[in-house]
Amino acid sequence: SFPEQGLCSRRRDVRTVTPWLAPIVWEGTFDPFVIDNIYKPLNITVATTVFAVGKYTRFLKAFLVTAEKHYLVGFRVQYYIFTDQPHEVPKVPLGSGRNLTTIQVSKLDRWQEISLQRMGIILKTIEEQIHKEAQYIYCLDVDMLFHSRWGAEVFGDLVAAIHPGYYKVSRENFPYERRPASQANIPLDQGDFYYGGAVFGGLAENVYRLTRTCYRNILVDKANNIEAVWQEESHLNKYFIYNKPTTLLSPEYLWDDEKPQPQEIKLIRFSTVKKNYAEVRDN
Ligand SMILES: CC(=O)N[C@H]1[C@@H](OP(=O)(O)OP(=O)(O)OC[C@H]2O[C@@H](n3ccc(=O)[nH]c3=O)[C@H](O)[C@@H]2O)O[C@H](CO)[C@H](O)[C@@H]1O
Ligand SMILES: [Mn+2]
Repeated sequence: SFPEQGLCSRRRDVRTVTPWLAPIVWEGTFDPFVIDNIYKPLNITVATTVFAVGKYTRFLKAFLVTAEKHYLVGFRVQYYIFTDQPHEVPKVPLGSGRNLTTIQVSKLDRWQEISLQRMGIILKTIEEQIHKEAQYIYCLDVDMLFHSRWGAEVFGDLVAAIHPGYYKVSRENFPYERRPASQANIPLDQGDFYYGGAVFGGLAENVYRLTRTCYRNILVDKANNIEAVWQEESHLNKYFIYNKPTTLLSPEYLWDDEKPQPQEIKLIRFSTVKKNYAEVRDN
């Protein structure tokens, strides 16, 4: 049965479409049953990359336990856990059609390097295996918990999440990389949104192109001895200026527990756990 169209609550308190007509997904803008009925029959497999290097292995258990409750429930999900300590990957019971692969990566000294190298490793893994087994891929931070539905409404060709700290901020105040010497630089009069590095995804072939471009630019920066102000997040934001995301996730999909919950955030779906940076990072 189709829901009462006229009664569907439309959000007037937030922007729900971009200037290039991509939806911005907020609670109240979609019907979960309608969306599920579109995607469930398609037999989609979703690759999900998660890095847990050094002390960040401690976040894996709660991440996976809550993902099994809320993350693309009812879909085939293939988790890829990248870690320097495979024995620290917890054995969390997974729903049917859901699997986990652990891939060993080396430990880098600086957290900035760990964060940056994700682009190169995701690129290689899409090339070597993900393209054969999954149509969609989502790349997520590990220091996060799912709190409510993170469902098929996130499917899109190229998907970005609006950073919870900047959705009410005007573009000249976005923390984009501004130094012309970096490949990630964005002039003051450009940019649409400030996207978070903790969530991006879409069709595997699109994320392949995204990681290839970002990784190349990261290598150019490295050769020029410059590191973008927010590492791969800066390069991601640059990419999305020229390759507009086709679906934007509202900050419901990338929240931060340090923030009070404002009126327009009807539910928090995925949120950064409070962490002691000095304790979990080596530098
Ligand atoms: C909400 C959001 O958009 N967060 C972004 C932000 O800060 P964050 O403070 O969220 O960065 P972070 O410390 O969570 O690091 C990003 C991710 O890298 C991995 N990791 C990092 C360090 C480490 O020692 N071991 C390890 O495994 C882990 O998966 C972690 O979730 O800026 C980072 C880059 O500067 C990334 O763009 C993050 O995605
Ligand atoms: Mn994080």
